Amino acid sequence: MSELVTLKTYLGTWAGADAGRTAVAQAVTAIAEAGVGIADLVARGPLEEGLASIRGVDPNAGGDAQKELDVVAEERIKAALLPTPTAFLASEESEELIPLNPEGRLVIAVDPLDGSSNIDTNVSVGTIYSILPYDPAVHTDPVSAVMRPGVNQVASGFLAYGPATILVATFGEGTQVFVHDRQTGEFVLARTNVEIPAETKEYGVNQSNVRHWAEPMSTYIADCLAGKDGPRGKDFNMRWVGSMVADAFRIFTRGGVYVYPGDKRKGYENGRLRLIYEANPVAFLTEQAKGAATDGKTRILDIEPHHIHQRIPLVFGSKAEVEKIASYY
Ligand SMILES: O=P(O)(O)OC[C@H]1O[C@](O)(COP(=O)(O)O)[C@@H](O)[C@@H]1O
Ligand SMILES: [Mg+2]
Ligand SMILES: [Mg+2]
Repeated sequence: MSELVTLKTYLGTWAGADAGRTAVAQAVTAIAEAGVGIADLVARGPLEEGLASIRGVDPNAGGDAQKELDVVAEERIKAALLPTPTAFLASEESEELIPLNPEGRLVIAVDPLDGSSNIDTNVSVGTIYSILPYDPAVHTDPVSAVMRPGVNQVASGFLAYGPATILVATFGEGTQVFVHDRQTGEFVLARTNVEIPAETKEYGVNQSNVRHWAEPMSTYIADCLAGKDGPRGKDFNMRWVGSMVADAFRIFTRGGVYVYPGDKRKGYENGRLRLIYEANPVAFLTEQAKGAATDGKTRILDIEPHHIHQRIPLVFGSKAEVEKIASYY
């Protein structure tokens, strides 16, 4: 059995004596620890009554109804980040940036609870984070530290609260998979420098929206459905969990594509996923794993944001398949 590498060891080696990297390591350690607490809550299922209940009447910044666990998860992450060098937190569940540490040199964007429609169905949910540098001299308006193309991220990752509590993380040197060991309480490195297979025969999409899609997407999906006798010359499988972190982890494990296109429904013109704290972090992880991530045709990490909660059509996963989808546009 090779020497087990814990998240602590991995981060210590990566950060070394570099102050900026040490700040990132502290923030990721804090998020991972908060994630273990959220996983414990989720594991109590109905015993923790009300987690799936709609909290209050105001939808969140993205216009989605807020679930109790959305808000509890944000509170846990905020509390965990307070002692770290994080200046501001942008969260799906808060309209404005949340100020944390005035001396901080990082800004973090977070989807505290991803997969909210699955909270009471015992299906994996998760947390997604994106970390960018913050320099008060440059970012006189702190929002500008977050409102930058995703290529500016220094780290990103997601936790998936499933049968295992998984952390998929990149620090710009490949994408790593850690698993939380309930016996020791440590996150242990389980897969190093993950590579998403370039080709796939599996796609993920919410097919009930097919009548709302623009022609390129409906033609692409129709061609997949046509199977080996159709234009693709191969049969496809379909998987759609309803929690992006769960679909993403499957893709990091065996390849595939995740597709959430813009559609004709009001509010869904730019799809459902948010650029800053869902698409950007997953796009960074995907590219670090030799995959690709676009809005259908444009690289996600190059997209200039115009609003913290803006939605973006999202296609990510196996590189050749993402490129194939772009050829339909
Ligand atoms: O319910 P739909 O329309 O299929 O959308 C499912 C997608 O919406 C999301 O739940 C959006 O994320 P939130 O749950 O954080 O709002 C993704 O995790 C998931 O892939
Ligand atoms: Mg989400
Ligand atoms: Mg969410």
